Amino acid sequence: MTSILRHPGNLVRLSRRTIELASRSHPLSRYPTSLPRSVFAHQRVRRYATVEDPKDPKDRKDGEQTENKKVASDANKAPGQQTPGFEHLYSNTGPMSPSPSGGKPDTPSDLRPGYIKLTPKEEEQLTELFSQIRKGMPASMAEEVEKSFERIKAEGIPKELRDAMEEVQTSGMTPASAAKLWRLTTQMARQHVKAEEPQQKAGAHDPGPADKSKKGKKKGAPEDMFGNVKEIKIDMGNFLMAAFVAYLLYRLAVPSENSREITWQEFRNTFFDKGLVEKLVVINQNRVKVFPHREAVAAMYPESPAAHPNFHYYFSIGSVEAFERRVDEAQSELGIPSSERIPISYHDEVSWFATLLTFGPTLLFIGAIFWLSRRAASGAGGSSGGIFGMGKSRAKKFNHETDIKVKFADVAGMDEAKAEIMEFVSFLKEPGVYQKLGAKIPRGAILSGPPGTGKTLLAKATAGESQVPFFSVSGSEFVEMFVGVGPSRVRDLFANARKNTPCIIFIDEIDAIGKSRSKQNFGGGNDERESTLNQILTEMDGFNTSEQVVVLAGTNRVDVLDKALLRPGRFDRHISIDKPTMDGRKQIFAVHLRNIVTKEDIEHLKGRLAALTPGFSGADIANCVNEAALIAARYSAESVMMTHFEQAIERVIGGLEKKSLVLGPEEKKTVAYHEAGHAICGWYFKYADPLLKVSIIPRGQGALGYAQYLPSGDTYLMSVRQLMDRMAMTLAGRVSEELHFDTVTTGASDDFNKVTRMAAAMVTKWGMSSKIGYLYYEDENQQQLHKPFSEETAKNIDHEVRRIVDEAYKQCRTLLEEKKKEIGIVAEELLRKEMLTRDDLVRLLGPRPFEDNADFTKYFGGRGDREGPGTGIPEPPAKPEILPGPGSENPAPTIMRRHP
Ligand SMILES: Nc1ncnc2c1ncn2[C@@H]1O[C@H](COP(=O)(O)OP(=O)(O)OP(=O)(O)O)[C@@H](O)[C@H]1O
Repeated sequence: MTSILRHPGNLVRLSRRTIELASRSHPLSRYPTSLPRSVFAHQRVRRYATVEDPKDPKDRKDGEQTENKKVASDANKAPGQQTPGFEHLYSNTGPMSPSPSGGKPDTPSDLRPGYIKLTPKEEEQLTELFSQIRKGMPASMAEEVEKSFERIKAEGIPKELRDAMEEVQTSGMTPASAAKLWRLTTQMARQHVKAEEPQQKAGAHDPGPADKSKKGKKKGAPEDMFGNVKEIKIDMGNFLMAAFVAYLLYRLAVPSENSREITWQEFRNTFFDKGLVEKLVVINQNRVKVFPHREAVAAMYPESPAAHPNFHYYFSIGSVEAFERRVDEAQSELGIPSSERIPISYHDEVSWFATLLTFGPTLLFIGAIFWLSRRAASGAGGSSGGIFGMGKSRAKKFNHETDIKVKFADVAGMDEAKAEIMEFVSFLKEPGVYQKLGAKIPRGAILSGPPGTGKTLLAKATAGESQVPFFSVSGSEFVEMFVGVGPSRVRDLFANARKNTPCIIFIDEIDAIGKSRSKQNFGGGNDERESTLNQILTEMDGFNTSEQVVVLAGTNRVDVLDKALLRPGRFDRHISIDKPTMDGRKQIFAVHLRNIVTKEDIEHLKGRLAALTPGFSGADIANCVNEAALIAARYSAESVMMTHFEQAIERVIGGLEKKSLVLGPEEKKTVAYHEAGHAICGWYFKYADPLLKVSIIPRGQGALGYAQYLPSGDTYLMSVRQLMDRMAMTLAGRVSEELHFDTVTTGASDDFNKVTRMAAAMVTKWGMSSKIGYLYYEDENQQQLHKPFSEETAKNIDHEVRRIVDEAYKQCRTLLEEKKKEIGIVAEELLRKEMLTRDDLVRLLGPRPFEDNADFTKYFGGRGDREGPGTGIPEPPAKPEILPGPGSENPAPTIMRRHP
């Protein structure tokens, strides 16, 4: 297609007359001898390019004979030969040499009417371009496109198309010309395929029935691009071919590079001195665009990009004045009369880049908003979830074969819950048994209970046992900042589940979305959460009774759930999982001890550990066992021993020992007497819990010392006597301080808190005050708008609480005054050893005067010597516990706290 770039008719040739004119008007003596002859000649080209007869090179040579040798040799250069040093301004293929194809396409006799064949050079370019493009295409597509290209090579292109290309070349690419190019190339592609069609029909073997029906369709509506399979193929071919051909044409017509920087010297030597400059445009006072005489350049350097209409050179200038002066001087040097001087115009152009930079932040901001709204829209856009997948469910799918290895044997201490849920397993495994009796399949179950009690574990075990896929998702994952995402995710989750039946969906922390709608509306509603909940209700209703999708949900707050969620037909079963009992803890310890290397007697170990851990959840137990193994590893022990377990338990509850906290002797003494007071009360009150350890080693959370009592098993009821003994024991620290020191300290505030709460509960909840009677009042901290009792009752409550605490105080003081000597013995021993065990107390005080409970005797009675055998590790101090609320079945370890 090089011919397109060339315009032989307009070729500018130097005429003899031009040269003569030049030499006559500017005597040679005025120019330095080194000035090339062509300077004059080409300068005239600029002036007379369209009027001079450019044809006769012979004339030109004759005219040059009067010039000196150097000038003559320059002028004799063949057109297109570069000025030495400036070859890079021209194309690599020797722009001065004539085009190999001679610029005209071949015109074979067998061409279609209106078609022109491509020149060999164009064919070469086409092949090269295609070889580059095909690298990024799938093989089948490349094959198709190659076929089309081969056809173009063989048949040429329509004449109209070539004209359109020439138009692009001369006046640049405009929207109109682009549309024309596209239309013509598409038309051409269409004709190719049509021409191919008869061949295919002839060569095709008998099509199958499906093919026949397609063909029939084609016949009926040959022009219908929607109903016709063949037509669709044509369009694909059209599209590809048209796209590539249009691209090719564009690249041929418009060089990829449309400007290039040059220096002033290059400008002068290559263009200015040769008279090839048509005009100069000063842009923004710092850059000059050089517009060459296209025709003249094309004639001299056919391969030069400067011959393209959209191409220009440019160079930078320091100042406009200097530039003008330079141009003037240069023109004067060349003797160009003022009437023929190169026009210089001035333009201010706004750089796109600078504009972009200015508006960049704004555009970015708009873009971000657009993107976010697209995300939101796609999130809300139904179950497909849109391109960003916002509406897609985040549920993790566990494959029963690979992921879920949990079995019911791994879930310990919740036999009733297991029995309940077992039914779901048999339903998923053998639905027929139920269906044949007309039983409807339960839709789901809510597992409720305190954190870490094994709700998720139970749900996983259900999936593991029934060997079905398990979708696990947390309630909070439905909640997003975008409206509509929640319901969309619910839809997606259930749609996925239905595709994978039989399966189990487990929604953990369902209270995040399933809160009672009336409750959450207090102080402003939450429509998004409500509609998510509604969607869940709808989906659960929508289950076909034979659909084997079971929905299990876990929550710690079953009391806040919406009643609609809990009605039969949705979550039919309520399985409440409590913290494990003594027996449950034993079983859970047994499960987690399976992987632990220990030489302890497992039966005894798990019993003792279970006795030491009342109120622990399954997760706490798992954590303790793991901590014990870590502690053993820290001491490089070969197996995990009892002492490691006990340290682990204390660490889990009470935090680390604070070795850095050093108490002064006076403070230490106060702590020792305070703790000794607790220990003595625990020892001599019948209903108090038996003391396990007492310590004055500071620990985490500001505890300076504490006494730990072993719970008398899992107690679910407490008598007034038990409560009074426990309160008296709790006050013993302060009473002991009063008895042994001139002043008292702040260390007992924690004890007072517990005692007050216990006494208040006795009065307001447990009906243990004759003055208040059998009434129940909510806790004050539950933010009630009105107190549910009168001022008079409030006074009476205060009075009764005070009376009960006073009574406990009296009880305590009576005992401690009696046992003042024993307190001294224990406190001094404590100051010496810092920590005393039950055995120490037996040694110092004699056996406890009351019978201990069975568990205690079994695991601690005769075997206290088991603690820390041969490890050299000191017996870990007792554990502080989180303050139990009134009525808690756990004993209240007394903690002497630092003053904040
Ligand atoms: N009954 C149990 N038997 C054995 N291990 C248990 C038991 N309960 C809890 N665990 C241990 O505790 C870990 C945490 O339990 P899980 O995640 O099931 O608690 P959860 O009740 O779902 O807690 P949350 O309410 O906080 O989600 C389990 O991985 C398991 O190791």
